[in-house]
Amino acid sequence: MKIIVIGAGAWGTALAISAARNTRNRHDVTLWARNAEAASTMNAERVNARYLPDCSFPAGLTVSSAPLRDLTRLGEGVRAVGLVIIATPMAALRSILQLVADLECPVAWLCKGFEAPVAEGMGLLGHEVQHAVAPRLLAGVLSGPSFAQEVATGMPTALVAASAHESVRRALVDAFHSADLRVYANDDVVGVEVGGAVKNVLAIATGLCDGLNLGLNARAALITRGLAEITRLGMALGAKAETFMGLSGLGDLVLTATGDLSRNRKVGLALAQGKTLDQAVAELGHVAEGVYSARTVWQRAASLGVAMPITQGVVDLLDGKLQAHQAVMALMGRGPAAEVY
Ligand SMILES: NC(=O)C1=CN([C@@H]2O[C@H](COP(=O)(O)OP(=O)(O)OC[C@H]3O[C@@H](n4cnc5c(N)ncnc54)[C@H](O)[C@@H]3O)[C@@H](O)[C@H]2O)C=CC1
Ligand SMILES: O=C(CO)COP(=O)(O)O
Repeated sequence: MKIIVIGAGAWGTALAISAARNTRNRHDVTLWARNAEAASTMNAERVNARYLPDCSFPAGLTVSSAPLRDLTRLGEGVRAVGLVIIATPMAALRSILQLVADLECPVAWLCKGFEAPVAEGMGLLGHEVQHAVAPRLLAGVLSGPSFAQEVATGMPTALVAASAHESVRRALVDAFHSADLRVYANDDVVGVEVGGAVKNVLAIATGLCDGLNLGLNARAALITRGLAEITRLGMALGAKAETFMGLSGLGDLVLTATGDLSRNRKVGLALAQGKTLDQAVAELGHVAEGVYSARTVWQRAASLGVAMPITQGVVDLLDGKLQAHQAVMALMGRGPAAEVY
């Protein structure tokens, strides 16, 4: 299959490497970088030195920086292109979807977040953005617990490919299912997207909790009640409850909340050390989607009458309305409640 991966950050590069290395199905992979100099350096050095310095490129992976408008031209040869992957941060999803809106091959994104609100509206999930700007696309999303570094080095990983279209789920499985990467199919796009977006906010909370040395009990409580928040919001948006017991729910929440490779968790740890949000984000050098999605998650929950007290605490902290210890007191100071989802 010919696969085009748009966005040469950590995750796009890792999946491009993984697909090009796949011995179950042979692929011809183009990794698209917007910076021409970076693309030519990567091609020459056969490594993405900025984002994945220890993972050399296999044969079958080429880096391109052809002008973005050429993507539509690639679309004319649609029979040759089997799958397009959008591997940018959520903030760029809309503009890339507009460019690929006429493609006939499956298009899937990897972004985990809500788009920042436009004007007076509320921020959207990826599939909502796609419905607005590229409604005819055969679209899907690839998600699940997966640190880029581990996938790039071939460590065992399981992902979920979600789409309403069977052909998109199959293309994603054909592209990425391999000896070290299992790809499960799921038709609950809403659930998979909510799980991937909200776990980032909760990983900021657990990073903060661990940075403040609040203990393992507190971390387990945050993860469990965080999963309840994800499930409540997801179901209010039309997801299936069982999706949240799966890879993009429980799986990704546990990974991101506890794994020190998580950028969102690192933001929480940095805030616990007394750093400002700007300092924490600047030190990362990568996107931490929870920082940009937290307010929208809370707004959407509020508009649906869904209680999300942990998310609310993270928002108040990011907005500078509460100090870390005040956010903890606000959570622990609430009255008794039944254990419901
Ligand atoms: N890194 C990881 O382990 C995983 C990341 N993700 C998600 O994947 C998305 C991307 O994350 P990373 O690759 O880790 O981010 P990153 O911060 O490592 O890289 C982002 C890349 O996107 C590029 N980019 C930004 N705007 C662009 C545009 N308009 N056109 C083309 N390229 C653009 C940047 O130049 C950069 O190369 C995020 O939504 C993240 O939550 C999902 C699973 C795992
Ligand atoms: O989505 C991820 C793991 O599944 C990566 O999480 P971070 O963006 O917090 O690093």
